[in-house]
Amino acid sequence: MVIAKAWALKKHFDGFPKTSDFDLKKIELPNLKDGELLLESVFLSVDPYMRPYSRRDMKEGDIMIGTQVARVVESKNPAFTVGAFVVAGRGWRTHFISDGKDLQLLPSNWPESLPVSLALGTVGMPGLTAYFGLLEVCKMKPGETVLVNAAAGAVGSVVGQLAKIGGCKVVGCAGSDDKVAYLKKIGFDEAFNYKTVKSLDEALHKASPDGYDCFFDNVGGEFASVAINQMKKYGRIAVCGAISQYNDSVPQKGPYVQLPMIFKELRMEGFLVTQWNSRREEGLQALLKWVMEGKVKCHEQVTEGFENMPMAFIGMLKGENLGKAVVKV
Ligand SMILES: NC(=O)C1=CN([C@@H]2O[C@H](COP(=O)(O)OP(=O)(O)OC[C@H]3O[C@@H](n4cnc5c(N)ncnc54)[C@H](OP(=O)(O)O)[C@@H]3O)[C@@H](O)[C@H]2O)C=CC1
Ligand SMILES: CCCCCCCCC/C=C/C=O
Repeated sequence: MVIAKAWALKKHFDGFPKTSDFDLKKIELPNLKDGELLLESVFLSVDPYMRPYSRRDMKEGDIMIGTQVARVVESKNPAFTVGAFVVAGRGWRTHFISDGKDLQLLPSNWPESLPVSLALGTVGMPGLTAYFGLLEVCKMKPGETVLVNAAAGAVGSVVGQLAKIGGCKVVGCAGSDDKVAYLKKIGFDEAFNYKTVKSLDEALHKASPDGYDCFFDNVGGEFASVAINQMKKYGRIAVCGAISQYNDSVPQKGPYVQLPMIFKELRMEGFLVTQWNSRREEGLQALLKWVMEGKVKCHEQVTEGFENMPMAFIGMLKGENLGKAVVKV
């Protein structure tokens, strides 16, 4: 008999999540029926969306939402062999049973040398967010200037590298000097620490005196309010995330976007990566190819131990991660 461990939401987050908001549960799993398989999580993802989605989709006592790379440990389903790796969306659990319908096998050409954890990051949902957000929302073109914030994170680091591949100039902002050094190492043309610059407005202007054609916004709030004034005429803003607002108990107030939107004739579009679920394979194959060619570099912030999931999640929200934050079970 297998006893799974799982993290539940004990108490809805009030402001910044605390470790006391989580509860570690033990769940006894039944024997497999025909068509079912038993899986163990090998890597679990901690993502910003878990913060706003917990309020929208969960009640207290529910297992935390999320995705994992899991290994098949027992199979009564001929489509899945023991040892195969899949991506699943079964929340913060060590083990689970599936009928296979909710599982995505890793691409069949996944190289043995490539860590499977990347299926939660650069060659997974965050990478796809960068890919479709840049191509379909920003509609970047060679020679343009792209601005991205939370640039050293899972999505932002891929945004910058794809924009370079696409022939753009890239400016990235991140919250520590180490992150800024990393951005320069992976090819960003300009990068600065938004926490230590005297004036964000001046820093953005210095990095690109002519302004920005594309702004891939992961942060929202005050940063976005300042950056919008540095857009070029007909610029495009991809509203990907608003992490600076996820922990607010009281909604932030303006400045408001209408005047620069009108006078610069901007386009601003919010999106969810799930919009392109039907093109997932296209995106994964493109990302996998660039990673294998060394054109897209990957960094992961790996926290060891399932018991440390809440800490890893809270740490990511505080900006402690460089690259994709994952937990190794
Ligand atoms: N629309 C969609 O479909 C998707 C949207 N997203 C969004 O993309 C964004 C990035 O996600 P992801 O790459 O997974 O996460 P990251 O790996 O970038 O981790 C989050 C980062 O956000 C930064 N951050 C935290 N708080 C603030 C703040 N108050 N102001 C500025 N930056 C802050 C921190 O970096 P720093 O040190 O630089 O502050 C932190 O490391 C999030 O907003 C997320 O919700 C992600 C996936 C899909
Ligand atoms: C339980 C798995 C849910 C996966 C959802 C992935 C969609 C992410 C969209 C992100 C939005 C903002 O961060």
